[in-house]
Amino acid sequence: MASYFINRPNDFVLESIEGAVASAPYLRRLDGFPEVKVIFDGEADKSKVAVISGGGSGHEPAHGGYVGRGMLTAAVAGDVFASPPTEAVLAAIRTVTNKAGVLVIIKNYTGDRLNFGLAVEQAKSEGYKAKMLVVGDDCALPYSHLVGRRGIAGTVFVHKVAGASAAAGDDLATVLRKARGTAQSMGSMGVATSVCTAPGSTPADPPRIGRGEMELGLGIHGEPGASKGPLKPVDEIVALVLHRIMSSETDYLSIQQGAKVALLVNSLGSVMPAELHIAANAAISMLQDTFKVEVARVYVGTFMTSLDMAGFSLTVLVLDDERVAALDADTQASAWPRCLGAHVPNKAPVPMPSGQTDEGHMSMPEQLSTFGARMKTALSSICEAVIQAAPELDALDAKVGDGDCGSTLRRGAAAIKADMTRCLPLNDAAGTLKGLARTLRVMGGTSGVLYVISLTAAAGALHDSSATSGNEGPSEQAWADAFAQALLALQKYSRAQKGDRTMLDALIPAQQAFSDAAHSGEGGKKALEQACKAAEEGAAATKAMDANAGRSSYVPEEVLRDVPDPGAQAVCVWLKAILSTVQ
Ligand SMILES: Nc1ncnc2c1ncn2[C@@H]1O[C@H](COP(=O)(O)OP(=O)(O)OP(=O)(O)O)[C@@H](O)[C@H]1O
Repeated sequence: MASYFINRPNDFVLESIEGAVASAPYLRRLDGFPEVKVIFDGEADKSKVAVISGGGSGHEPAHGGYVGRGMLTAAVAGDVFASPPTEAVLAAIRTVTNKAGVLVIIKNYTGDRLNFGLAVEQAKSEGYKAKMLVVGDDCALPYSHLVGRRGIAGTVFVHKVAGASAAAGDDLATVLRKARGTAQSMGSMGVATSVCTAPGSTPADPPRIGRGEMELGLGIHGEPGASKGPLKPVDEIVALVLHRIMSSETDYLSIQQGAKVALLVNSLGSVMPAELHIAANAAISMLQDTFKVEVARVYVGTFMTSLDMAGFSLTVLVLDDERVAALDADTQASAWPRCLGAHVPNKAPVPMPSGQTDEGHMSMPEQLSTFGARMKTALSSICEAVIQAAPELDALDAKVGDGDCGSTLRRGAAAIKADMTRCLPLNDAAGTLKGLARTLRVMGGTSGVLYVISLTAAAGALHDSSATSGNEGPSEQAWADAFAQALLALQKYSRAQKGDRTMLDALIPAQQAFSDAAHSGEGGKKALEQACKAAEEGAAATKAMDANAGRSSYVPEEVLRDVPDPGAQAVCVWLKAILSTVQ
């Protein structure tokens, strides 16, 4: 069965309507469950034309989310993907229709055409002034004169324009004219990587859309799409969809270069906001650069879904001044975005540091000293080792944290590789550490900032010691002192101690071993060997530790058991990489 947060499949629609109505003070529902499922605006202005929409459930926030001043006066819900019965539609019409009349907007599906159509005819015979508008905006399928185009997400634009017109006091004929003009000036198409599953049903096995596949041109009821193929990058998908919508051959959308359009990027259920924004970005560029139209309004979000379908649809609406005003008009409806959707130049320069800072200019030396060459070799070795170890570190972090420790470090390594040939003053030890701290600011994450803090402190310590930029570089003792200062800063800011299951459990014993060997005159290589050994023992010991810091502290003890801390493991990686370069 589909894994949904529900009680019983049969109560899916009713309980969700109850919750929706409870979330806005002006919303009411007709007391007719289970046959009559109608949400209406209990505070609607009775002098205005009423606007009603509806259809099967499973498309939330459509249609109840659009009820409110400035959009729909009522929404009639059927069961999941099933048209509501005529009686329910009629009940809605009788509830909200006054002298000014009612416009009933539906999407083009047989069941809706019949049930809503019959209700409108019945209402007329009861003396109501009623009109019906059928919306068909889907550009995926060739036009059929018998059934017409399917209605999908663009219908929300029609709700908005009709609702704004009614709220402005237009008569029924005018509301219908504006709504019909909108319906005839838009095209939509969807794409998905999964099919939706009705509550209480079992997903098909194998699924209709397999891993790495996509379907183009789906409806909003899980019906198969117009074509299926391998999943492509979103730029290519958007290009396919827009070419279909804007095609001059099919003439779905009558549009000229230079026209103003609104773009709607709609989640079909379970697509992340970030994915929708990537699609929006691609669609805006393509509409402007390829189709030479002005994207004047952009709406990105969840407007009309198909239960949990992992897909999105694009709608392009040709704008005129009347439509822009209607889209911009105020509405109470909870599912219409609060921001205007206006698309304007939107980049601002990153502010530069003001006044006195220590952000001095750094540059590569023209010629490397002995020390500079060793520094370059060591840094290259660290970068390669970290990049190679990143997947393994991510895998460890996935068990005990959020799975990005290796990726975070790899980002740092890539930045160092770039700066090594650009601006690191490699002959100067303190300058290089300071430069590395600056470079690693791009890393982000907890470990990123901790390395920046440590390197800054170490650079300060080396700067204070002599011979930071001599041909041979600092002595082992000076490095040992810098290492100690780095750890003090790290502990001060991270608040972690030895035994808390962090990178410190590798760093503290490593620093101790390095310092002991360096101060007893055993030489740099020996000191590094001792440091590596101590770090590895320290990292291994974290397998048995409870976590008191970082994300692991929220993970149950039994999950942590036998998994080393990824940050501590990473310390071993870069320490060994340095050792491998020391003669
Ligand atoms: N308070 C802390 N003190 C010292 N080290 C820490 C602390 N918190 C986390 N760490 C180290 O950081 C490592 C994880 O690094 P990572 O950059 O992935 O951090 P994160 O907590 O997942 O943060 P983000 O999600 O922001 O990246 C841990 O394995 C641990 O060694």
